[in-house]
Amino acid sequence: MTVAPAVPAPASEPAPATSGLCVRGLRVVYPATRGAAPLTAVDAVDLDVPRGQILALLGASGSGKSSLLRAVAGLEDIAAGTITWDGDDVVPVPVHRRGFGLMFQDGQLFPFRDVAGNIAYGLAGLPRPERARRVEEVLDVVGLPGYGDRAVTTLSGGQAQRVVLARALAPRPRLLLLDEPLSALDRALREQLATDLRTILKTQGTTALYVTHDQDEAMTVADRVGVMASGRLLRLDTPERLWANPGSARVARFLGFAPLLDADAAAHLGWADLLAGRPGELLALAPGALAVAQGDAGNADDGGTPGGGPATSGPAGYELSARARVAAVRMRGGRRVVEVEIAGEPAMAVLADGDAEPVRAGQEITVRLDRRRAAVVRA
Ligand SMILES: Nc1ncnc2c1ncn2[C@@H]1O[C@H](COP(=O)(O)OP(=O)(O)OP(=O)(O)O)[C@@H](O)[C@H]1O
Repeated sequence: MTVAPAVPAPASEPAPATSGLCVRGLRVVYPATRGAAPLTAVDAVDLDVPRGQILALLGASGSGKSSLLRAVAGLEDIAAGTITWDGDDVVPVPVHRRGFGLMFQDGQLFPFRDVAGNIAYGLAGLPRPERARRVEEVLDVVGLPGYGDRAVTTLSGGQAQRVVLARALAPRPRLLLLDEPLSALDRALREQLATDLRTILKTQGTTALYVTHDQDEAMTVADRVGVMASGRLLRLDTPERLWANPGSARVARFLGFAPLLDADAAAHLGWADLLAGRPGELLALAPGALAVAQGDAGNADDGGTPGGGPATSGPAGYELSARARVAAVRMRGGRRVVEVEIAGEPAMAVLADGDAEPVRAGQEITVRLDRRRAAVVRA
């Protein structure tokens, strides 16, 4: 088992896609207002969403995700770049002729129409019987069979967003654009709906661009995730590859890797070989990379030599050990998590199952590292 070196992480697409959505060199600039300079919200972004794929754009508030999505929809003018579908330029095509569906955080159903009336809204061109059949069909797809006659004001938040999804899917858009579609819902509902959304989009073969600031949601829903900051696409890859190789310190920090250790800190812990002296690189520890060594809990200063074979053993996969000081002990998801200080940096270490005696703040303990959850990233 080795830690992969920080390979140049793909932040953009290599060759233009031949099918589906292809965005190249996209820039969105908001004009100067009241003395403020013009603002570049999207800067030189390349991305593809091949047919049938779901791509999520993930980033902090203000990183430019919505501006990018709105530019693809045709709701924002672009300052530079190209947007094509199956190779055809869509930039001159008006919003309603692009064949793209939209779903927003607050779907804004028409309160004076029932569920069926809301869904049928986008199907005006179809004959009445066909429209009714399609409404039934998409209600089935979103898990609300027979809800057509319900007044939308009687729906729960989760049901309402399912109706919004049904309405967006009904005209069979060639691309579905979703902007924070679940963020108005509470956490449990969001998790359930994220899983359902993926199943629905995949079984329908829907091509989708999905904007969210929630990394769990992005990784649950999407085939590939693009991480944005300051208008730029920093990294674009499958969830698995993003976790294995965040590429840069910025992406690693955004994903929750901590700490990021430089060569001196890694050497101090006896983990110098993991960085192999590569200049300008850091060792980034993913959540769950550290575990409290078994037998060490409640038993201070009794084992562990930096980098070597300690007196205690860790759970399978956790091979390398180091000494750490306990800062605090917390409960998370029904398990005890230990906040430690390692090489002067804060980090979290999980307690192995069966460690009955909790450690205490201030204690010196041995932590073990699962090197599969450590990545080398550019500083
Ligand atoms: N209509 C506008 N006019 C001027 N500036 C804007 C406009 N819309 C967005 N911006 C600015 O552009 C930048 C990117 O905003 P955008 O909404 O695209 O980010 P975001 O990542 O989607 O954020 P959020 O998650 O908060 O919606 C921000 O600095 C924002 O203030």
